[in-house]
Amino acid sequence: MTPSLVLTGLSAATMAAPVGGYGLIADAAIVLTGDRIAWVGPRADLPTAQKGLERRELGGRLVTPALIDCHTHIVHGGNRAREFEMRLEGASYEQIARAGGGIVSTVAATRAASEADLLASALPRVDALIAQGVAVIEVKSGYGLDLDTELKMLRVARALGRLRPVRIVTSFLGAHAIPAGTDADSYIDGVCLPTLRAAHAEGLVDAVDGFCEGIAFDTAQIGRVFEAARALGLPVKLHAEQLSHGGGTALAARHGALSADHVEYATDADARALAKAGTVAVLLPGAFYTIHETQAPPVQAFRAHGVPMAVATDWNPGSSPLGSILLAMNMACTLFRLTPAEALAGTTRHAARALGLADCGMIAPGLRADLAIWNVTDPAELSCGIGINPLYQRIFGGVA
Ligand SMILES: O=C(O)CC[C@@H]1NC(=O)NC1=O
Ligand SMILES: [Fe+3]
Repeated sequence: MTPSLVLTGLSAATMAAPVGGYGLIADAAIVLTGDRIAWVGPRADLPTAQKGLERRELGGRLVTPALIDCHTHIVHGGNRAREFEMRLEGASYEQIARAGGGIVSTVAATRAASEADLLASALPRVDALIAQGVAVIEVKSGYGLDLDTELKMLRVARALGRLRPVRIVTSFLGAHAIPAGTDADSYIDGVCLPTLRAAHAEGLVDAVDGFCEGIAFDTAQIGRVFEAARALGLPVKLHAEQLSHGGGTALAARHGALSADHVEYATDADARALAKAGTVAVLLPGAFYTIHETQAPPVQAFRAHGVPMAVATDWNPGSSPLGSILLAMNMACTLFRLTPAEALAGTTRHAARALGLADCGMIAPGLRADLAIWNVTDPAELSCGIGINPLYQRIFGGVA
């Protein structure tokens, strides 16, 4: 008989609410059976059959779904602290990129690192997110830009999920930057697509991503990557409209992408297209903040057209060295004017949707027993704090 556990003395932000709400149940109880949620509701309504099971009294604490960081680059070599200084000396993100800095400088460090080095440097990043109540982390490739290193990155990503109590979802991001010595079209056709096929054959790819931007790839080139993903039966997502409007968001919608990410320069028409396609807008306030961007994503248009908004760290060594999902929530509220309820939906229900996961992101019967128990009573405290981590305990797959 699978062991069961009854949690009582809590308020539950189930996130199984209509748009904009917490789905809050005051004085609630939650029944876990194995790695699944069996029941959630007011403690007074707890089914009598559950009353004899092991109970855990939580002293009135808030319980949410465990958090999901749906956009990270946490596998990488080296650091970009020098660029941080350059930016403070006035160089723009694009100027740094065109001067050989940016993504391609991390590519050199990642190519030089061994698989063991990359694993050793990524594990503390996973541990930091787990300590904030995270149960699912999306990890992208994209700092190899050659077959061996892209495969190395994705193997490390898979190893993270074997070595820690966390679910890792991988995205192939071979179309992240144009390596030195080639052009975009030759790279896409000669390296990126063959590498995608090799990575997929090895079971390393859960989704396919790209960087559609003036300093990276255009819609035609990304379109070829998306067609190859479709041929392999893989979902797609896209870094789109981060620094300018280039048509990436509309392209993502046309391909039924899981998500369009950054989207600072998306338009009302793009928001309509995302809504029609059911594509999630992933907001990445850490990059907006780090590169001193001034154009915020069209949050009001996303609301008006019913586009689900997710929030993630974009944890990477350059544009968003942000290791806190909770601070990302705070930034999404403070910089993009999301409500705290939208920010929490952005790291639970909508983040799950951005990864194509249907078994998590809410507290509801049948979903995974991945929960976060907080030393707070009001869900808004999770977004209000700046650099504060009020996690009391994380339950992963029914195990504390
Ligand atoms: O700066 C980096 O290393 C990655 C930045 C990250 N990748 C991308 O396409 N946009 C970003 O912000
Ligand atoms: Fe990114």
